[in-house]
Amino acid sequence: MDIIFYHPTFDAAWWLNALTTALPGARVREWQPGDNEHADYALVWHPPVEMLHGRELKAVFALGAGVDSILSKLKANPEMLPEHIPLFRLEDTGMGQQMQEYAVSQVLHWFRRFDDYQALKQQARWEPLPEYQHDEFTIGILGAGVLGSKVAEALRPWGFPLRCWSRSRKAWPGVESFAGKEELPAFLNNTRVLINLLPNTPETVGIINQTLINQLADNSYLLNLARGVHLNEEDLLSALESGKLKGAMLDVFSREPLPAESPLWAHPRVAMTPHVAAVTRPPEAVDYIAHTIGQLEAGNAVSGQVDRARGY
Ligand SMILES: NC(=O)C1=CN([C@@H]2O[C@H](COP(=O)(O)OP(=O)(O)OC[C@H]3O[C@@H](n4cnc5c(N)ncnc54)[C@H](OP(=O)(O)O)[C@@H]3O)[C@@H](O)[C@H]2O)C=CC1
Ligand SMILES: O=C(O)C(=O)CO
Repeated sequence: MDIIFYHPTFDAAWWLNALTTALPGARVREWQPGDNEHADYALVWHPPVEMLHGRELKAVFALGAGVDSILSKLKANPEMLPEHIPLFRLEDTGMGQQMQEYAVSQVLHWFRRFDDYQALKQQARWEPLPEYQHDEFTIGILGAGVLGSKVAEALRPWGFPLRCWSRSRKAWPGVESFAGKEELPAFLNNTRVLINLLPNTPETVGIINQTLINQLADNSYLLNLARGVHLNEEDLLSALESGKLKGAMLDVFSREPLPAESPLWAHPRVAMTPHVAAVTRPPEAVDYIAHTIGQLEAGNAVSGQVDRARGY
């Protein structure tokens, strides 16, 4: 079996070695421009079109959870990956725990008013504030997939009312499920903390805009862990200005790296991280890919295949 690997920043030597160990007998090579030799599987992140173009692969694995960048490249170059070649993505492989850590720590930060206390500290003010109550801190998770479900699971023990929004209905203990566009207003009504874990698709681009934010509870909070294009950054700034939103924590941005002139950098009620909410954990990713290839070779059904028509 021949496997080609391409990632713009990962340590290819480590991956080649780990994959060879996990798949004894496989010949794994780093793809280089001009390499048109046979391959059965391709492992990629932001691949050049010429790497995949014209190959009769058994499958392609995206080395991340989101496949928006590869799907948008495919839209412009459909011949890069014909429909009959399945595209897989990483399901969890350690990202679920990272999202749990991020979401729980930020929700508790807001709930315990550490943002307010930090502002008071800057004015050298010693001032105990009224406590927030759990029942006024409804948490709404946009996107109830692999990562949204992990985040809901980690928040459950803390006693906040929890709800999620997805295309299909979920039956999770302790989480109210809202499904489809028609139930979005009910999901937003009274949501105090909005956590975004949607994929980037034509239906979800720009979804967090003024209309959506206006339906949240007053003094609400936004945690964007998914993609920058989901959020209209101008509308976010207006909502912070009007007081509708009390704070935002952003991991992803419409342009990355965030340009130096962005007003988000200096905004006192915007916290941010540079797209690190959940990164690919190589050992877990190799285990998942090796297991999936083994199942495919044996003709068994596997999960993680991207539905290209759906866009995720
Ligand atoms: N910031 C970071 O570091 C990282 C960000 N991400 C981002 O997180 C995203 C989510 O990942 P993951 O949980 O694995 O993805 P999944 O595909 O498992 O879950 C996507 C969820 O979104 C729902 N959804 C999709 N489209 C719509 C729609 N139009 N209306 C309502 N719900 C919709 C799906 O509904 P249904 O269940 O009905 O299908 C599903 O519940 C990734 O696409 C990626 O962009 C991922 C990793 C790291
Ligand atoms: O896996 C993804 O989709 C990511 O955004 C990784 O940071």
